[in-house]
Amino acid sequence: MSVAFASARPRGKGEVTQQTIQKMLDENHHLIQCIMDYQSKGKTAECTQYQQILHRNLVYLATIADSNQNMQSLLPAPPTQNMNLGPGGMPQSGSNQSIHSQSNLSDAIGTGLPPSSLMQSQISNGPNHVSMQQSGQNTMPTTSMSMTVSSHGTGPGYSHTVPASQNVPMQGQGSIGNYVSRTNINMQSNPVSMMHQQAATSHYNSAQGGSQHYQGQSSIAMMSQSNQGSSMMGQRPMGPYRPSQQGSSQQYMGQEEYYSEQYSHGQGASEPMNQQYYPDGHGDYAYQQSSYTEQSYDRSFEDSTQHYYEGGNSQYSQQQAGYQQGAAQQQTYSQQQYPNQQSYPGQQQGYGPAQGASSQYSSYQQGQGQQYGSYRASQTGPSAQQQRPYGYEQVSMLPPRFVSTLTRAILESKRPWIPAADTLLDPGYLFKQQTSPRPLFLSCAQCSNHQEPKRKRNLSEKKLKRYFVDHRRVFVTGGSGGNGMSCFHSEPRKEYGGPDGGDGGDGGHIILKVDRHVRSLSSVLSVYRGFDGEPGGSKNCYGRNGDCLYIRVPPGTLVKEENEIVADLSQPGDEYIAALGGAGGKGNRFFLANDNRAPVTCTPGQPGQERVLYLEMKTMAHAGMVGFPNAGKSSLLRAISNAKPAVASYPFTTLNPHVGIVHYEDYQQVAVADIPGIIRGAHQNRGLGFAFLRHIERCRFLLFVVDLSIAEPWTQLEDLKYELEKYEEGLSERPHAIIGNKIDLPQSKVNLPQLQARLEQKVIPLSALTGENLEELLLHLKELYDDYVQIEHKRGQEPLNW
Ligand SMILES: Nc1nc2c(ncn2[C@@H]2O[C@H](COP(=O)(O)OP(=O)(O)OP(=O)(O)O)[C@@H](O)[C@H]2O)c(=O)[nH]1
Ligand SMILES: [Mg+2]
Repeated sequence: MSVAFASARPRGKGEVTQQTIQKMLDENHHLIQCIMDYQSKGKTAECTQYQQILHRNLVYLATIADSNQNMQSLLPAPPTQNMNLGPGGMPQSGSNQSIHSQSNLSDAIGTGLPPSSLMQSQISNGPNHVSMQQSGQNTMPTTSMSMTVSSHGTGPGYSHTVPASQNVPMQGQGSIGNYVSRTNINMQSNPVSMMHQQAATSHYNSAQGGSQHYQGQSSIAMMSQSNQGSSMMGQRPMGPYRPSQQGSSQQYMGQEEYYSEQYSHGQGASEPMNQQYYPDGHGDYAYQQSSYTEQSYDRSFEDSTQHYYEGGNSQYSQQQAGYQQGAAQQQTYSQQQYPNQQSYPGQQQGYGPAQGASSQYSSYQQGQGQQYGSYRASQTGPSAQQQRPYGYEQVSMLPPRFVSTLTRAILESKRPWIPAADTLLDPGYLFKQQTSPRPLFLSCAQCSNHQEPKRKRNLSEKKLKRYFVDHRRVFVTGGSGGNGMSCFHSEPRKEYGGPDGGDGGDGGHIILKVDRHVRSLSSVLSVYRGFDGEPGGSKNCYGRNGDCLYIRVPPGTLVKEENEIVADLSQPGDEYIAALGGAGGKGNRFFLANDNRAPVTCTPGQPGQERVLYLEMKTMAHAGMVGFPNAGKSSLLRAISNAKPAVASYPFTTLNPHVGIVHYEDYQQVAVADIPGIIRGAHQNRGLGFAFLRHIERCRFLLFVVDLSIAEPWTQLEDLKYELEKYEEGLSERPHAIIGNKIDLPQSKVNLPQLQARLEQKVIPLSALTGENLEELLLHLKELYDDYVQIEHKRGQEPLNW
């Protein structure tokens, strides 16, 4: 719906005719329909544009009416008495009916003359539709038009009390006063109203007139705050607001009640708000802070006490000294800036039944504040920035009661405000705390302790579990002891029951324990801290001791501290206390003595022991296979046990030791370890070195695996023994068996006699690949094991069991 509205306003004051006014009214009617249409379609931009045009027209109409004494003659013919539709025959909603009923009621109360003219109907009803359906900028003209109806209805009330001093304050209300004056102009334009015979100031010369305006304002306030629309005004009974005033008392009925609900919290001391409203040439009202206490009022439009400015050069000022409602007015602005803060203690003074016009203006200002606040809410452009509520600088200028405790604390702290972590979790936090500086997020110190390390630890565990770890540096710290408690027993009739502070619990130890199911140190972490003991409590309650923290290690774990062996955990179930927990503190009950019946002394818990240990695992197996790479060690282990080490045709396939269990019929189990291959010069760190020889260091007997397919296989045996001697002297002299593998190959059968001829010990020829002669190996292995068991029994020790 695109409608081009050509301004029907005459450019000169002398051009104002009834036709031009009628044209403007029709245009306004069309505008209202367009606004409603755009509202239903959700086109806010177009809606705002047409609202601005409508606003200009209304302002101009009001200006004409305010300045023209013969406005009545210029107005079109009044509609019929039963006209209840808005301009253009808009459907009458319930709220409009309320307004009309009030309007008609006012007419009945007043002169009984025909209802308001088309202009009044248009202004009063049409914009009301808009305002009820949308908030913000529409509210302003709506409000003003609603006041028109009320003013018109209470026309006779103006003839009673007319304090001249009220002209100034009403005029001094800036742009808000524009709308009020328009309302009055409408009253003047009403041929049945008595106000039209007066000057433009007449409608403000009556306190009742002001109060009638307040009624309109209150309706707007209701619309803006309670969203109940203008129907509330009609539904609310208008009780006598000022008993001394007649004629309009019915209009004021309920107003006090309303304000009691809306502003019954009272107003405090006046606080300068330093705000002015500037209507620009486009109907937008900019908001600007300025000195408020001393504001001037410019008269630039004839003798009217109300000044209407369409151009952007106009400025509406407020003269607070003209009326004694500075507090009320400031309250108004505060209200519109902080709509959520409605706690104004002491505000009731403006609504007492015996108060004068000033109190009415007070309430009027509040209504305007509500109205204008909602009006500004929909503004865009530069004024919208100034409308930003709770600006940091604005907040700092506000009185304390308008600033929340939290915001005040932030302002006074002068430091970047770091919100709490749980606050940051609130998704609406950043939106709510726009006044605070840019939120600084926490340094994640706590998060790193609880989340990220945990994630890293899990990754490290997974990573470490992929590899065989046979040595580990561990930093262990025992748990700290709990603090002792210092307190005294007290109960009725036994106030001095003596000290009853309990001791703190001892910290937990860190214990290394051999688990036969653990095959490596991969599950051992680098840092351990024991569980702390709980502090002592009252009533002689001792703190709970910290639990012991067990670290599972594989059999054959050697514990070293500063290159000294402190523990050799070879048997399953062996334990070693790696770090002692701290002793718990003593409660004051512990210090009870004959010479001190009320000790207050209590001791803190002791910290746990800290140690740096080196764990070294040496594979605990009965037999260890030693051979050159590709000799077939892994293949042999696979052949005689259930172990599944990797087998490949390239050297150094095996990088970590593997242990396989050979089961015999008598349920004896012989553990056989497969270690990486050893080459000549391994002691010089050639190949994989010989560090892995530690894993055969604990083996009770050895299995030398020789590849018979290679020429001069005896050289392999010599080199192996040489390297073992380099690693540990006498290691090659342990009980052992010589295995000639790959006997299935033809070359092996040639080399086997040569090897056997050079050795005194019998060589066991076999084929791990084909399984040839494996029985001989198993029998010999069993003999070696039996010898080992006998030796252990002779030593009085239990043989290693798997
Ligand atoms: N023909 C034949 N080939 C064998 C025999 N035993 C092992 N092999 C082959 O020799 C190659 C090496 O076997 P592995 O078991 O990996 O030898 P390894 O001693 O474990 O080698 P590393 O792990 O590198 O020390 C593989 O290709 C096996 O198939 C056998 O008895 N006969
Ligand atoms: Mg291997």
